[in-house]
Amino acid sequence: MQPSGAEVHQRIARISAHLYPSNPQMGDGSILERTNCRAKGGAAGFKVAILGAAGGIGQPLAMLMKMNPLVSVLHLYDVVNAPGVTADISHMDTGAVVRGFLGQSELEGALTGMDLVIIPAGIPRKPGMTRDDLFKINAGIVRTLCEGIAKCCPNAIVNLISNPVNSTVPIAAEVFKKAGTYDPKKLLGVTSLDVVRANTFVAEVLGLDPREVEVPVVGGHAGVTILPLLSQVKPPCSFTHEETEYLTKRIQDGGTEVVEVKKRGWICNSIYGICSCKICRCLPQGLKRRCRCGGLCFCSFSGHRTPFFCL
Ligand SMILES: NC(=O)c1ccc[n+]([C@@H]2O[C@H](COP(=O)([O-])OP(=O)(O)OC[C@H]3O[C@@H](n4cnc5c(N)ncnc54)[C@H](O)[C@@H]3O)[C@@H](O)[C@H]2O)c1
Ligand SMILES: O=C(O)C[C@H](O)C(=O)O
Repeated sequence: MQPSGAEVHQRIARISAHLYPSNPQMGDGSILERTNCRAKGGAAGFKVAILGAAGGIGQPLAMLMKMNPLVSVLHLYDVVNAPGVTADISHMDTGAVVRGFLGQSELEGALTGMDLVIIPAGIPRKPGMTRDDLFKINAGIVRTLCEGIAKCCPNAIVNLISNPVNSTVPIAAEVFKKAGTYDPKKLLGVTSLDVVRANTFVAEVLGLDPREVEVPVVGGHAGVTILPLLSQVKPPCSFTHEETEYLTKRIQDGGTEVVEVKKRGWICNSIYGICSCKICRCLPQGLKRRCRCGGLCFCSFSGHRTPFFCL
């Protein structure tokens, strides 16, 4: 039986409210009406929030979470571009219901009821920087986000990706201790990349498929704190002194290798170009493009939000 016009409108409102709970009118009612689609939701599964979902890590992570059959609800939060990323990811034909949240005023909505919060929010390294150089800006970002978690979903598992992970995890721990919600079993720094790299580089040396190799890596996520246990590799094997030196250094410096090759510039966070900060006056290196954002960027180096020049 065909749904009545009123039923269709109710469905459209429900879908828009799912996608954009703080701003339901963002949903494209006309398209939904024409295609007569039905809202999903309510399935059992994990409720997951990604904070920093519009970034270089956040976007592919959002896609992976949307593909995960264990996830029933996926909240995508960022201070920029969250609606666009949400619309894009929500078109994937998998079960999780996707909702977008933009800016600090929508943080509580993004966090309430979540089982797992994954945090890749913050600035990434530029060539020549160490992860510690990110501390000043990312520590503040992580602290604010964790205060939100302590308030809105104190029992959630928290995965911290934002660097320097060796420091952002202790910051999160202190925030949770202060709020009385700290559970060491539920706060994790994400260092799987070190394991992935170790498996790949060791497999290259051994001439094996990386999927057959398991290298335990312990410690932290920066330089010498990344400790690959090359004596414990599976399948059992041995390395020459030179191989051990090469592998240890390559695994420990894997992130720097990528940062140097990617050569990320001083990115205008409103997508199109590169801006300079009106407060600190820092200028982008290797400026090539004009920013078309109309002057509403924030400086991804200093973290200053307003006002900014777009060159
Ligand atoms: N642990 C790891 O293995 C690992 C791997 C890669 C990157 N990282 C770290 O992850 C972080 C993100 O890297 P990226 O390449 O995605 O950077 P990016 O600049 O592409 O994305 C970061 C995102 O965070 C958002 N953001 C900034 N402030 C925010 C706030 N207060 N609340 C919510 N979102 C905010 C930005 O708008 C942006 O969309 C960096 O610190 C990077 O060093 C860690
Ligand atoms: O190295 C970085 O700055 C990003 C990340 O921690 C990585 O290891 O790739």
